[in-house]
Amino acid sequence: MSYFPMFMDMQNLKVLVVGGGAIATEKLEKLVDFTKEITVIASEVSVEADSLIKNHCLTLYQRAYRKGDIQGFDIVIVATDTVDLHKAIHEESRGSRILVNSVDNTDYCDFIFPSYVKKDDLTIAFSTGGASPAFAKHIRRHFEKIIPNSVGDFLKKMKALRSTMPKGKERMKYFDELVEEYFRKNFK
Ligand SMILES: C[C@@]1(CC(=O)O)C2=NC(=C\c3[nH]c(c(CCC(=O)O)c3CC(=O)O)Cc3[nH]c(c(CC(=O)O)c3CCC(=O)O)/C=C3\N/C(=C\2)[C@@H](CCC(=O)O)[C@]3(C)CC(=O)O)/[C@H]1CCC(=O)O
Ligand SMILES: NC(=O)c1ccc[n+]([C@@H]2O[C@H](COP(=O)([O-])OP(=O)(O)OC[C@H]3O[C@@H](n4cnc5c(N)ncnc54)[C@H](O)[C@@H]3O)[C@@H](O)[C@H]2O)c1
Repeated sequence: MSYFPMFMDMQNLKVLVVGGGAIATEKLEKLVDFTKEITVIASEVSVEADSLIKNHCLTLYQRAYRKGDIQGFDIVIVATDTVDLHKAIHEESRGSRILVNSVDNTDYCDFIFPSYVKKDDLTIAFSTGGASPAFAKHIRRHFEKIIPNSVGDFLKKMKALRSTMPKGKERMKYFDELVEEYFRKNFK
């Protein structure tokens, strides 16, 4: 089965990132926009990972992963170069509600990271289900170029209208017309 695309409120979720190298840094760069409840356990921490950890006041344990470390976390991202650890942590998490992402092997993933464009309230996420992360990156770049900068202001306006106008068929029709007009003017 394929992955269900879901937008999740992560603010109160506790996230553990195992590993402090290049890929852990890429994952951390994204995660810090969605929750500050992030702990990193890594034998070695790169300069880039270390500055992210410091700048965002994340918790760091500089040591190797120990069995049991995943307890108390909601989400665990395994981003190490120790291949066996990905399988071991995934197995350890079974029977719990902890969701695991392994950057090394989709067999050990409950969820995978999408590539995404985020402009204010608009988020467009892309995934190939692991078939080609490079493709996900390039289609993200393509969309980044075609999304107008005005989209944030337009969505703000729509949000305000939604909170002031009474719900119903008339409102639905009006909103559809406004969005259609926005598309006519801003997309080719
Ligand atoms: C989208 C993105 C988001 C992010 O990382 O946040 C992301 N990978 C990105 C880039 C990227 N990753 C890789 C390359 C090299 C080219 C290539 O292999 O295609 C490039 C391109 C580059 O860096 O230029 C190598 C790679 N990736 C994975 C493996 C292991 C494996 O395949 O088993 C290997 C082999 C490692 C090796 O060979 O040693 C696995 C995963 N990578 C995923 C996400 C998940 C599936 C996403 C999907 O397809 O839907 C998944 C399954 C798990 C996960 O990471 O959650 C981010 C783009 C961000 C952006 O720029 O927008
Ligand atoms: N998902 C992706 O997008 C993607 C892209 C490229 C590579 N990868 C894969 O990601 C993995 C990591 O790559 P990298 O470039 O970040 O490697 P790296 O060498 O830069 O970093 C590895 C990190 O894991 C830590 N580590 C290793 N064993 C540990 C343990 N037992 N406990 C705690 N920390 C431990 C190291 O100290 C280091 O911080 C590779 O296996 C690679 O195949 C994934």
